[in-house]
Amino acid sequence: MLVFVTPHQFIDNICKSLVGKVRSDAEAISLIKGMEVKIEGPCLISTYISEQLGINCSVLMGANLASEIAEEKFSEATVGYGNNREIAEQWVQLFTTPYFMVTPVQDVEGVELCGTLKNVVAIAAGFVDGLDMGNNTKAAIIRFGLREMREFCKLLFSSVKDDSFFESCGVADVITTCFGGRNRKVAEAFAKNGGKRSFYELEAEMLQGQKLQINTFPSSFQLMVNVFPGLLMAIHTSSRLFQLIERDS
Ligand SMILES: NC(=O)c1ccc[n+]([C@@H]2O[C@H](COP(=O)([O-])OP(=O)(O)OC[C@H]3O[C@@H](n4cnc5c(N)ncnc54)[C@H](O)[C@@H]3O)[C@@H](O)[C@H]2O)c1
Ligand SMILES: O=P(O)(O)OC[C@H](O)CO
Repeated sequence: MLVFVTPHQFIDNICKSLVGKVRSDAEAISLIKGMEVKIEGPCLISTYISEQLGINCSVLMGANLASEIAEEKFSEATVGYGNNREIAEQWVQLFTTPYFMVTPVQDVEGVELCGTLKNVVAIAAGFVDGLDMGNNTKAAIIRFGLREMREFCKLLFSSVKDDSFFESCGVADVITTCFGGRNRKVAEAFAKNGGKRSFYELEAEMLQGQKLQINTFPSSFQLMVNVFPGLLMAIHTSSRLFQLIERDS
């Protein structure tokens, strides 16, 4: 059983170093909340692992700030699996503890995309905090964000289930990320600095070696604007903000 949990930026090299060294009946699980963005379109990390290593890959996502889990504060998570319920049960057994409750859901794409797309919503929540726009606006961002996450998921995979958005991987992760996550924190600082300090600079200064879980390259930003128009439009200072971000990236 192989567990992948690194920032998504490293998955390419990690997979390349494993090619030819993994048994064909090995089972993988990805805890990585990110996505490979290629010219031909977005590629799920679980798909990438499966394709590179020729093995099945499930996912584990949820409202899981690592620092809180380390302190054994209660949280829950969602295992997204494909066809094999037995494998899902094995992952549930492996990860479950008295303070970590794991629920299996037969929807790899929906569960993984929730973990990925909530990072975009967290950036918007950080802008709201940095611009002192208040809790009502932040709640609106969370609601818009969740709704647009669902639309985008279904656009990519019609198989994605509505129920997945009510699991820990969905609404719960959006909430915890928009209040306690790194992406929110750096986006808040970006807005507070009026866009004068880049995401890269703030990431290096504020995250102690962690990586932002969103790609701020122009192509990815454009993808974000294209797929989340309503979410970004909901920030009323958007035009100024967009200019700052585009200039920054
Ligand atoms: N930190 C959290 O609260 C949390 C919670 C849930 C899910 N996740 C997800 O888990 C993933 C990893 O989390 P993180 O960003 O907090 O991890 P992290 O920054 O703690 O790093 C995780 C691992 O990546 C390794 N690493 C660092 N540089 C590397 C390199 N150049 N090549 C290969 N490996 C390298 C580190 O040695 C470490 O073992 C992310 O996708 C994140 O979204 C994180
Ligand atoms: O620090 P973030 O924003 O990547 O959030 C960490 C976890 O994904 C929260 O579930």
